[in-house]
Amino acid sequence: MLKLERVGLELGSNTILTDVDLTVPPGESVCLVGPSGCGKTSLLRLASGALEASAGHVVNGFSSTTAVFQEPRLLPWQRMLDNIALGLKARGMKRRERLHRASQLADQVGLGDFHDHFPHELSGGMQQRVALARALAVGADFLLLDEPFGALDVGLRSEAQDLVERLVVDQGIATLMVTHDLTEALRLAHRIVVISGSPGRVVFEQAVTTPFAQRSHAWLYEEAGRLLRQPVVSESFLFHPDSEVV
Ligand SMILES: Nc1ncnc2c1ncn2[C@@H]1O[C@H](COP(=O)(O)OP(=O)(O)OP(=O)(O)O)[C@@H](O)[C@H]1O
Repeated sequence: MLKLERVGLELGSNTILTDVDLTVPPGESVCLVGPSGCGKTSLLRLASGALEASAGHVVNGFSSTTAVFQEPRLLPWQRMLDNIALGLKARGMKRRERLHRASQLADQVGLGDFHDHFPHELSGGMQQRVALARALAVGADFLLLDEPFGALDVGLRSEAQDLVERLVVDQGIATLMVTHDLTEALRLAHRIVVISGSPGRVVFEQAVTTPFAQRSHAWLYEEAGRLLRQPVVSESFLFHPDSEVV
């Protein structure tokens, strides 16, 4: 479980976050939404341990936390399978064993036919799936996702969302994901948390109880509209030029 209690963050002379309470239990998918600059990425960095809280407590009790970013950050000179196996190499696993594990994961993310491709020979969506497989290779039970599909076009984005849904639903991997897209959050979250203000704080939180299989496009847009009728949510999105919903 990840637990943030009354967390504040100061960077230089800026107060970025204040009084943030947030919990991600095992197996739960939490989506963070909110306007640009409100501190969502900083919150992920607190969760990963890359930043230290200036106030309050951050306790990450997951056994293995890994992060996937908007750009897949693959090594361009390594083939697909070696990119997936990167973390296993760092852990000292023998080449044959790690390539075997990487090929299982490549199958799992639908890239079984692309073992020897270099990143530039893969589409953006495929590269993002390699990044997810690389995160899974190290046995992560907690994934931090920072707008992982922001750079993908609609079709690839939907494919990548399917994959995350499978990781959450079938494998019970807990996720904390930043997205600007309320419909994406509604599709993938057990709980949506809206961060807003300067310094950023949690202004709204809602469980999403509809089963994943029943979250149709019509449902997503209806729910997004319903959420946006809450003033605190619409205010958070009004200032965001990239929002696909407003
Ligand atoms: N190292 C730093 N020193 C000082 N201020 C910083 C530092 N890193 C980030 N900030 C500031 O912290 C604030 C929050 O940044 P952060 O990237 O966490 O926001 P965000 O909500 O993820 O934004 P976006 O949605 O645009 O990615 C911003 O105003 C940013 O300028």
